[in-house]
Amino acid sequence: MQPLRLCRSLLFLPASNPRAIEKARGLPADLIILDLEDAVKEEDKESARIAAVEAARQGFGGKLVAIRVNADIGHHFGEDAVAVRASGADFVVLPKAETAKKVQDAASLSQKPVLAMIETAAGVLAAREIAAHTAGLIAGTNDLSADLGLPAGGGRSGLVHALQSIVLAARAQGVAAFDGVFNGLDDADGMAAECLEGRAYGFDGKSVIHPNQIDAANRFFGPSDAEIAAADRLIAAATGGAERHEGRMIESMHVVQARAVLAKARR
Ligand SMILES: CC(C)(COP(=O)(O)OP(=O)(O)OC[C@H]1O[C@@H](n2cnc3c(N)ncnc32)[C@H](O)[C@@H]1OP(=O)(O)O)[C@@H](O)C(=O)NCCC(=O)NCCSC(=O)C[C@H](O)C(=O)O
Ligand SMILES: [Mg+2]
Repeated sequence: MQPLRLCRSLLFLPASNPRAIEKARGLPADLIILDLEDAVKEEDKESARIAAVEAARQGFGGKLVAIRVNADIGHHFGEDAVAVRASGADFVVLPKAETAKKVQDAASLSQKPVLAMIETAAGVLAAREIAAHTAGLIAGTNDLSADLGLPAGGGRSGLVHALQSIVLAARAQGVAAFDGVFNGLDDADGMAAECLEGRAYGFDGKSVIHPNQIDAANRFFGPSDAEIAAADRLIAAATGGAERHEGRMIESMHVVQARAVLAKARR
């Protein structure tokens, strides 16, 4: 399985915040995303770019690292993407992706695999073509809610079609799919519910914005002990073709699913 598909938690932090960068080095997130876009004030854009490159050069204790560039062509995007090339980042994150061409530009300027954020209606409709040029897709649920005109605080029912389209597009191209952020900073129950929902939609992991959200993402997107034990039993029992196992029919695709559970558990 592609290593990126084993990531459960993607921690965003503003590259303009040295304290958060330092803190992230000791946090159990699977992928660190140093943000140059919406989390960074306009006057801090250039110093944040320098800080992101340096932070990625120093690394995060072996964790995967990405830098999210600004989206606007000709205004930060080019300089950000070229800076990522010289950094030690594993990926470049392209926000507000709407065309395969923009993804190719990000890849060519940064010389890094792209994680494209789908966060507009146009992005959702082009997700399949976009995914073909990426290592994975990330749902940008705040921007998407705004772009779709959804009422603030109205839950995610208006996003369901878009979220499932993102997972479908990623799977059709064989790349990773990550759910968006949960904005409630002190709402553990809400975070847990959204993790369960995202997992049920088929996402590989979830974007998080605060240290206190990482454990929930890791727990809900990592297989439970019961799932691991069930996968072990299924693989041991399967002999090929349709057969009865623990009161259910299983076939070869269930063995593939069980192996994926064990691969994620090993990670
Ligand atoms: C949201 C925050 C601004 C909240 O900040 P604050 O209230 O100051 O946090 P705390 O005091 O509770 O922080 C406690 C300690 O944890 C550290 N911290 C906080 N957040 C992070 C983080 N993301 N990574 C690493 N460390 C973090 C603090 O430094 C404190 O440490 P200590 O000093 O030791 O006590 C803040 O959490 C934050 O900035 N979060 C990230 C925001 C961000 O990156 N946003 C951009 C990506 S999300 C997005 O854009 C969505 C998408 O595009 C869409 O459209 O949906
Ligand atoms: Mg966004």
